[in-house]
Amino acid sequence: MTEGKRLAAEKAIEYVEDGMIVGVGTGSTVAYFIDALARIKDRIAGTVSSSVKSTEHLQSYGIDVLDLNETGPLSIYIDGADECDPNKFLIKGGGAALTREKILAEASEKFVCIIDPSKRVPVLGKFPLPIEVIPMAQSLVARAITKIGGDPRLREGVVTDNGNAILDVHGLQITDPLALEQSLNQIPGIVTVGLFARRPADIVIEGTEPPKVW
Ligand SMILES: O=C(CO)[C@H](O)[C@H](O)COP(=O)(O)O
Repeated sequence: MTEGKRLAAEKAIEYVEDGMIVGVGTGSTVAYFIDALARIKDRIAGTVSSSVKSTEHLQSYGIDVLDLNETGPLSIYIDGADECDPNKFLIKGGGAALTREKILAEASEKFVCIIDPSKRVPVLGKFPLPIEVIPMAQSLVARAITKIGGDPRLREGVVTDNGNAILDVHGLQITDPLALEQSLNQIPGIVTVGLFARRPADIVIEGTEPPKVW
């Protein structure tokens, strides 16, 4: 699994062109990407980061981390996923960085998703769906999710970079990711749903030997 993450991350470097500002996701697969990016740091114009953790990792290599409000749209965003289906729809948020990750995916022309082969699934939902919620709405949101058949569990001891809580929703068979993302987005108190269907990945790199790109 670890080797799969590294292989996917190394391949993603081929998509980074000279002078680009690179959107950078969060997680252990992205950590390999940051290590690889450090080797070509003088060729890029900087990065925009999706989390405090990735920012610290980037800065440890002396890579510039810029403000999205200053950069405008990004050419490329590189991030991992917890699950990826054949439509390149994703579940993300295992690292609790889903809100900023969704913002960067939306801001980017090309979203390259890097996964080890275990993340590829026919139907999303085996991995519990992360949802970032405003703390005072935790119970309200949990009740709404129970009504649609989900089993929401608070991720204990986790506060997101935005000061919010995470509910991990078990037991959903996500046959229509787009519809579920849209309907969950209507519930007051939900900040971000970890379903990336409205804005899926454009390219998936699966860390096989050699890497599969689809
Ligand atoms: O969405 C994420 C963080 O919020 C990550 O991309 C996802 O959890 C995959 O992580 P890893 O690369 O460690 O398996």
